[in-house]
Amino acid sequence: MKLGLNTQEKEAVSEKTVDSDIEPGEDIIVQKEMIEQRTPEKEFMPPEIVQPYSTVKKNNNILRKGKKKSTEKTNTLRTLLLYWSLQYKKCVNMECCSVFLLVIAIAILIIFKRSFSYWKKKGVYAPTPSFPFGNAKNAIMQKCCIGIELKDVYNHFKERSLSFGGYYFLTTPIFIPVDLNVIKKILITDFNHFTNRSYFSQKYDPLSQHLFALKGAEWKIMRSKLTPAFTTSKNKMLFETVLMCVKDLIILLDNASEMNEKIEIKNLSSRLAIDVIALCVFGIEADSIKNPNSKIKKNVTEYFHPSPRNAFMLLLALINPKILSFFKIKMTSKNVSDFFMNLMETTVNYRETNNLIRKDFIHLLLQIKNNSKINDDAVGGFQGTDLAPQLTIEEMAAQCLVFFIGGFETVSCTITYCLYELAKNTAIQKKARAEVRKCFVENSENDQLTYALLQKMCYINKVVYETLRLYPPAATLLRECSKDYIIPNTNVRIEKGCSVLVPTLGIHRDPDLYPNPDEFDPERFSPENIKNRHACAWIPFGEGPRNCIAYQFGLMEIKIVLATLLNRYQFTINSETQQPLIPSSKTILLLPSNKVWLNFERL
Ligand code: HEM
Repeated sequence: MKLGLNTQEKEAVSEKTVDSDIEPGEDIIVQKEMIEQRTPEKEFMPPEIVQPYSTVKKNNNILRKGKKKSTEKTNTLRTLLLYWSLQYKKCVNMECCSVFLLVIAIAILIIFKRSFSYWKKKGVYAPTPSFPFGNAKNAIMQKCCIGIELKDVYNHFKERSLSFGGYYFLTTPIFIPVDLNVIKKILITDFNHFTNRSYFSQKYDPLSQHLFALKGAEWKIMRSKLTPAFTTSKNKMLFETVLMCVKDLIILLDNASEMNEKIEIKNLSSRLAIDVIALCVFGIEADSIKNPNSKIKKNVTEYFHPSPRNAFMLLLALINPKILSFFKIKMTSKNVSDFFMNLMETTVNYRETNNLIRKDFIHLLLQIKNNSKINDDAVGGFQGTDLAPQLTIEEMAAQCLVFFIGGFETVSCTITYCLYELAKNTAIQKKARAEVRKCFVENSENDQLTYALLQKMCYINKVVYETLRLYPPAATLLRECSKDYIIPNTNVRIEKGCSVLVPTLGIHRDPDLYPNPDEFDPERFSPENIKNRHACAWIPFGEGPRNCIAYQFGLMEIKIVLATLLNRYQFTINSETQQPLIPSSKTILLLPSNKVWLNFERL
């Protein structure tokens, strides 16, 4: 059916159309100019807006498809009336909308203004926040890693001779202690006020229910169940397992040295860390040193190298997890979650069916699950009593995931920075090698590294401690106030629920604690120097009852790699490494953003 064509057609058609019904599927053509000429409100939206049914624009005409049998009189006047009424309604709606948006904007401004006065009302100094990021613009916009950001805040407070100060992450107020005595109170002495971390943990996301995130009594129970898995004797048990992974590393480096090839150590050490954790936790050979694209590496990397959106989620999970819980957002993607759950189910079923005993964490978790006694010297069985299981499969999977979270990038980034600093400071490298070789000569019959031998390498210890001072992978510690707390000798009350961030990197680079703080000097960790420093002046593994549960295991792993490499190779910085190393602004941990190329020469 056509409307408004040429005059003759129009007359012919109008007679026919005025009283006729529109058949389903019949095309209606309305000439655009015709409506525009007759429309007084030309300045309004173009007439195509009149769309009672689906409308298709073709050349200069509007095609409308009749969808149902209509008795509507489709004359031009009605079309114009309809057009006018729609525009009017739209106008009114727009006005309403504008008022509504204005009210919302004013409400948001009031909320932000009130939130940003939180610290002032408490008499606590805070740097001036800006809308909408608070003080965390650089961290949220991923211009700077949160650890570096807080180091600047630490310096800012110290310049003002403050013991602590306030900070805003968006509208969330955060308490930042600077004085080491206040930090000691929070982490150790008054720990019962700061038992939790303000980290995301929700029942609807079972893999988020891990030791790092659990709160209150749930954390306490889980920590006491897992502690027996991290004793010195368990470390001894895992020593050989770590050594097995290092053997693959040696094969690769021997080849590179022979071929005069440079090695990107950041990538290589993360592959090593994955192999170690996979073997020590799940008892599976990830083989990512041999195969950089192994399945387990893919899943772990997916968890740790998220998109900018996911990196922001991780920041929220750390600092403002309530937002994630409110929108019921899961921290673990479905792929990663399915992968870990399947891995756990298959491993547990296989071991229980075949009564398989292995020297790894899953074995210890199976013992805990089945109420079997954890023997301190040997691995022991896991067929326990008839009591109810102490751990569900989901809980076991969550704990294994946190061993990956805790033990992957922390270890690999410490190895990277340590080898980089040794390559840069050749005298220190020489001294470290001399100690390793001396220990081998004096104590080992077959050039084999043993647990006892490792304990004798004191200088290596100092080198690792200094690396962790200069580059603490977790550059910030997290706590949440679990019951109101008054800072001693002040009137300042930290309220229940308030987040606390301890600026580890700021402390570690404080010239009052470490003169020439940017210099790599292992002698800072001589027994005398340690004795003269505050207990909280070195906290790369945290401090107090909620410190890193696996710090001895982490240290052992790093020292095994270091002693092995020092004994076998001399390493230098390849000219392709861009110096100085810049920490990545896209991650929560203090990871180098540059590639770190080293040359390894076989000795
Ligand atoms: C260089 C190596 C490592 C560093 C620097 C490191 C650092 C840390 C830090 C700073 C914390 C928080 C402590 C606090 O808030 O006071 C932590 C907690 C934790 N780490 Fe480590 N870590 C390392 C290796 C490992 C390894 C190898 C594992 C597991 C196999 C692990 C598992 C954990 C767990 C489960 C927690 C949570 C403890 C709890 O909340 O009770 N870490 N780690």
